[in-house]
Amino acid sequence: MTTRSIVLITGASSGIGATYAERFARRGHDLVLVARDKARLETLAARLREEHRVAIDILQADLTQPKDLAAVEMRLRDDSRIGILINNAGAAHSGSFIEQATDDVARIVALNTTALVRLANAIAPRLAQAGEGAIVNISSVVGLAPEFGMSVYGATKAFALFLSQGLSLELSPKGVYVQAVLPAGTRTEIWERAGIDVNALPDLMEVGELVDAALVGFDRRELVTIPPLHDATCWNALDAARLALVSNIRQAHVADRYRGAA
Ligand SMILES: NC(=O)C1=CN([C@@H]2O[C@H](COP(=O)(O)OP(=O)(O)OC[C@H]3O[C@@H](n4cnc5c(N)ncnc54)[C@H](OP(=O)(O)O)[C@@H]3O)[C@@H](O)[C@H]2O)C=CC1
Ligand SMILES: CC(=O)[C@H](N)C(=O)O
Repeated sequence: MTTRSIVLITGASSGIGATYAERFARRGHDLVLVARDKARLETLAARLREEHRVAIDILQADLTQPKDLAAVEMRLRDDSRIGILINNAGAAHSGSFIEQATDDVARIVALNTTALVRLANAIAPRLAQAGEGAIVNISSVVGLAPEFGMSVYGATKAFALFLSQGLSLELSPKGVYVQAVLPAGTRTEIWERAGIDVNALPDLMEVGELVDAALVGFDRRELVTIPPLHDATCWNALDAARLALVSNIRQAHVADRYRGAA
């Protein structure tokens, strides 16, 4: 199913999502493209149909709106031809936590986490039942490091990474592949949308280079793909340190350093 199944891509109207759409169309996959900007989706779809002779459906949806999100969930649940979900739609915002308005914080969390997990939850049972398929969650290196200074955005991206790791443990024995992709700064509209001057940022990766690398990881069935990480042993060391910490947790009693007078 995954070789030529339909690919549903969220946030497909620009940037990383639009590039995934182009790459999967080039591979001969039919597509379902999701975003708010219907005109942009239609323009992209027309070009990809013409260039690659694939069938493309458009779902206009604001994934922070429960009704729109439910429609995409229903499509993922009911359309057994969809075998790959690219959970890509996301947004960032500028400023420190105390400068960010509560509603803006909630909107970023709703889009980057709630929509992501609801869509994964909508498709996962069907893929597990079929014994094949893939869920790709677009995280970020910002999710590895609070030091980048984007606490809420980074937390949502840490969520995407953790969720992918957990789902991989649950779903890979059932034949479902789960991938977390962690880009670093990539030249897309996300910066401008977040009120950050892209021209002030040095050394951004071009979006085609990013997505092509993510697809190398996808084809290798890698769980965590970090295209801008040059020494892969750094990730392996981090993961090994995490597992060593977990093996040192003794649930029944506190550690000696917490024993003392109450
Ligand atoms: N560019 C970068 O440096 C990095 C990006 N990422 C992640 O990559 C993903 C894609 O971002 P990128 O391509 O860079 O940015 P873009 O801003 O170019 O793309 C974001 C996409 O998400 C869609 N989107 C935004 N808000 C909503 C919404 N409420 N409902 C539905 N769709 C929405 C946009 O479409 P529309 O406006 O039409 O709805 C657009 O298609 C994000 O998850 C981002 O966090 C991760 C690391 C680095
Ligand atoms: C806005 C950002 O910080 C960027 N998208 C990233 O995740 O690196």
